[in-house]
Amino acid sequence: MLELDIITKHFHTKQGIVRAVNGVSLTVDDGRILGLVGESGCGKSTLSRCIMQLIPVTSGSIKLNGEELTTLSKAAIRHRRLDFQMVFQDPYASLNPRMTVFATLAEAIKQRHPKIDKQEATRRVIKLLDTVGIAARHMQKYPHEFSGGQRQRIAIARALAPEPKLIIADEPVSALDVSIQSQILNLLRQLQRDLNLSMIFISHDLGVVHYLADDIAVMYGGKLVETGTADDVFYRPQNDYTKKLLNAVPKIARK
Ligand SMILES: Nc1ncnc2c1ncn2[C@@H]1O[C@H](COP(=O)(O)OP(=O)(O)OP(=O)(O)O)[C@@H](O)[C@H]1O
Repeated sequence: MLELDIITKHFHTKQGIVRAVNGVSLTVDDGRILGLVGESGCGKSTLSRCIMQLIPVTSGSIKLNGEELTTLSKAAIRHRRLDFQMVFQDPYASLNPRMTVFATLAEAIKQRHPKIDKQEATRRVIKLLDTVGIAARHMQKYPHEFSGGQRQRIAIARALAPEPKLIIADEPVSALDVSIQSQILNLLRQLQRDLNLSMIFISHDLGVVHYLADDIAVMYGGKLVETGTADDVFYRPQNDYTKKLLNAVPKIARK
């Protein structure tokens, strides 16, 4: 379980202090998907970079299964980072264009199991590809030989390979065709059920977030303005900003 307690992240710039994240507290329980929603610049990426231990928090506490992460040594942080994996909007961000799918996934598996032999690595690569719906016969291909949706499936397999405790998916479907979007959302939902995965799903689109998430946190100006179950936030929003976001959701998605 991930617990954030009053996280702040301030950047000191020539123009003054930017309070990118300003007192955010939230919990992601095991096997649940938290949708983090808000418009560009509200602090979603900064918050996820803090959770990933890519940048230090200014203040606050981040605990994974009760262990405080903000005070770990650099060496410990490197190891802990395996517990958090990201899926990005553009799969090229996580896929090396010069590496085959097999090499990409085997390398990610080795991060967790450095001594694994080739036979066992191959077995695990085939299993990962099966999990995300890619045929094993494609494993010697390169990322450019796949469609956008297939690439995102491979990026999801790449994120699963080090056996993370939590996946942060940052706008993972917003660059895909609408027809492909629902396939990837259904895959994420299925993985969450089959693997009991915990996930933070970041999006500016409250409709997409409601489709996938168990709980929703709405962020505005570095703060959380509303949190609750997906249905409560979607059908019974309390905050004016959430209501404004909802007005941007096509009526058809709201039933
Ligand atoms: N390294 C940095 N130095 C200074 N300011 C920063 C830095 N990183 C982010 N910010 C500022 O912090 C605020 C939050 O940015 P952030 O990228 O977290 O928002 P976001 O909600 O993820 O936006 P987007 O959806 O466009 O990625 C913005 O005002 C941004 O300009």
